[in-house]
Amino acid sequence: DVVPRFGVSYEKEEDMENEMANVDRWGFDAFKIDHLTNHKPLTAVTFTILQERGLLKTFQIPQKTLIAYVMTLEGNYNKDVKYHNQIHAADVVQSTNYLLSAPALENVFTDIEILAALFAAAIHDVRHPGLNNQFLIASSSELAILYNDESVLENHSVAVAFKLLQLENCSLFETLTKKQLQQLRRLVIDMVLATDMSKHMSLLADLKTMVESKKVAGSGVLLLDNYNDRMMVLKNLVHCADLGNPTKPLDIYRKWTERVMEEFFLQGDLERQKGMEVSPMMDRYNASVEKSQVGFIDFIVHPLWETWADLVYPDAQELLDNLEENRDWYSSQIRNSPTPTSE
Ligand SMILES: COc1ccc(-c2ccn(C[C@@H](O)CN3CCOCC3)n2)cc1OC1CCCC1
Repeated sequence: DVVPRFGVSYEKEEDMENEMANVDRWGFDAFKIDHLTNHKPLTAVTFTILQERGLLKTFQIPQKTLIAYVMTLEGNYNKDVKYHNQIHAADVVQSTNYLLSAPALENVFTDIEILAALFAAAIHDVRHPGLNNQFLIASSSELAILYNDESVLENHSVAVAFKLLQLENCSLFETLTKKQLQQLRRLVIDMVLATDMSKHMSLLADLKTMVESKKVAGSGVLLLDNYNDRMMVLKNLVHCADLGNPTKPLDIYRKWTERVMEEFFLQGDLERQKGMEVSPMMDRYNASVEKSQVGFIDFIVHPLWETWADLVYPDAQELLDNLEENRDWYSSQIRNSPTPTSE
């Protein structure tokens, strides 16, 4: 039976084709696809990218099994959560795919590693409650008890995603060999757990070490000759995609900022209600959205992306330029303190 071109049904054929034509570009607008597909951007993006990469053929995955699985996965993202929802997941899949396509990484990763990275991106925030690990731990939530306060949400997302594979007609990986599935599962667990911000500094330190000792083949392609190096680059790649908002075109970045602040403020409201200490940047009565973004970029996003850009030089230059321009824009928006200009 024939499946729809992008895996999901949509009204406006032309608009959908125009927007999905950008699926391989950094300016891709996941918000538009969310609107055009009636909140199924993750299915549309994942189906289109796996199809385009020929991964369904390579692993003999039936189209309808992929659609059934990703639709179910997407249904397990919480549409009422403003940031950590199906649109963010679609954005991270699309960004992961773009980063995997860097010329410096051409023919570096195997099909199973690519499939694992895209799958990890698709599942990485599933069932996110719109509350962070610190809150779940501080409130002794069921999840924190279950995962002993260790990467609580990250562990939960992986467990939920692999549980969904057991559902009727959702056995996405049944055509993989036992060995392939073991390898994929190991890769996916490691990549999703590495999206935990508490691992950020050590992950970045490893990436910096790699860049300093970077081995490049004559063709300019990265030489990753052992499993640990390949794993470390893949973890950083998905982590970069997850923290990619500030490197996007400003209008798209600003929409993500709006959503993450809405989600953070709701957590702050809950903390205030419960008599807990209100987390930094989550107090709607004491927040500077612009200052927070400048700090986020200066301390987290820019150090990471600058290192990534070194690794794949010059493939991420435009993204790094966007980031620096966006940082200056937010800095200029900080009330009562103009940016000291270098000129
Ligand atoms: C556009 O702005 C942001 C965009 C993204 C983020 C952000 C924070 C953590 N992450 C990554 C986790 O969500 C990783 N998840 C956790 C749950 O488990 C799975 C993996 N992302 C924060 C942003 O702004 C904050 C508000 C002011 C400064 C910081």
